[in-house]
Amino acid sequence: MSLQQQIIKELKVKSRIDPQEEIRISIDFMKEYMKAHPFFNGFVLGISGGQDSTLVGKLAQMAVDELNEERDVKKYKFIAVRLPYGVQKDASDVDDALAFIKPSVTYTVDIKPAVDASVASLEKAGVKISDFTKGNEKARERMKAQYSIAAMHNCVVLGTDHGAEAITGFFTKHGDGAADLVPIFRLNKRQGRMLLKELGCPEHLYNKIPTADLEDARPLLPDEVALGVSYEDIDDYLEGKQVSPQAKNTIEALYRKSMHKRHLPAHVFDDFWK
Ligand SMILES: NC(=O)c1ccc[n+]([C@@H]2O[C@H](COP(=O)([O-])OP(=O)(O)OC[C@H]3O[C@@H](n4cnc5c(N)ncnc54)[C@H](O)[C@@H]3O)[C@@H](O)[C@H]2O)c1
Ligand SMILES: Nc1ncnc2c1ncn2[C@@H]1O[C@H](COP(=O)(O)O)[C@@H](O)[C@H]1O
Ligand SMILES: O=P(O)(O)OP(=O)(O)O
Ligand SMILES: [Mg+2]
Repeated sequence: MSLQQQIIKELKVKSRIDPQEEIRISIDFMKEYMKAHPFFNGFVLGISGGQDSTLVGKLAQMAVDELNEERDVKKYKFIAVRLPYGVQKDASDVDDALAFIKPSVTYTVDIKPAVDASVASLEKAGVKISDFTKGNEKARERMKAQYSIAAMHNCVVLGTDHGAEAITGFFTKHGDGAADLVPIFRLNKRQGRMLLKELGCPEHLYNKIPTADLEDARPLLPDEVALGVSYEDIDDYLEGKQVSPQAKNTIEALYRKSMHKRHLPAHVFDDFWK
């Protein structure tokens, strides 16, 4: 089996999807999880104004609406969280995403004071961190806030990891990579777009240039610039198509380098890293 075939099998990406079917799979997964854990009241997710959190947020809201209606209760909620670092350049996209999702509850937590305090404490200890590493601190601070909100509402934290991020390891370890449920794991980037289109999402949100927006010096830096490969190539690769030798090398190098992010911490019985 080629490495491409092994990766597709591991990440469970289909070469073709029926968007309606995939919408139902994700919603039913979240509903079943709630039914199996009656202690929980719903879901928490940071809404960035990007494609992935718009999709997962919409699916989560649909799941809690269906649960409340089917059980004739008002127990279940989806909590959307705005998590700007000070002022967010694309804040109007967050407004639009929230208008589309219509979350049960919305919070805004400015992560700037906490991130800046952490950077200052490290500096006081003699550790000066780079803008890139500070970016990863932002992602971890966002996840910390989401877990605190989830704990106070008896909710679980959703993640937006999907095939195109999982294969490249394009997420911060224990930051946006840390979550309880990942409802769109198995889809690639273009399949996520197809679901949003099917759900009637405003076009400018599902066609938005993907960005982690983590660096102070390079706001809204496109993921594709940071990665050195396009999502079109990553998606084609994940659908089993042939891509250029250069794209293939970049994707497979990113996959190998990020192996540790797709596993629990290594112990003496593990050999995935060898
Ligand atoms: N502007 C941006 O777009 C921007 C800015 C910052 C980060 N990012 C992205 O966020 C992601 C996170 O960055 P990152 O991966 O450098 O940081 P990370 O913190 O997610 O992962 C790096 C850490 O993982 C651990 N690690 C690394 N290799 C390991 C191995 N082989 N075995 C066990 N542990 C290992 C180490 O603790 C290391 O510090 C990346 O995809 C990055 O490109 C994007
Ligand atoms: N500014 C943000 N506000 C709320 N939530 C955010 C923000 N930036 C990122 N997030 C969350 O993190 C994931 C991953 O983002 P990437 O763009 O893929 O790095 C995103 O889906 C939000 O849930
Ligand atoms: O995770 P999001 O919502 O920020 O989407 P994208 O990765 O496209 O920026
Ligand atoms: Mg983003």
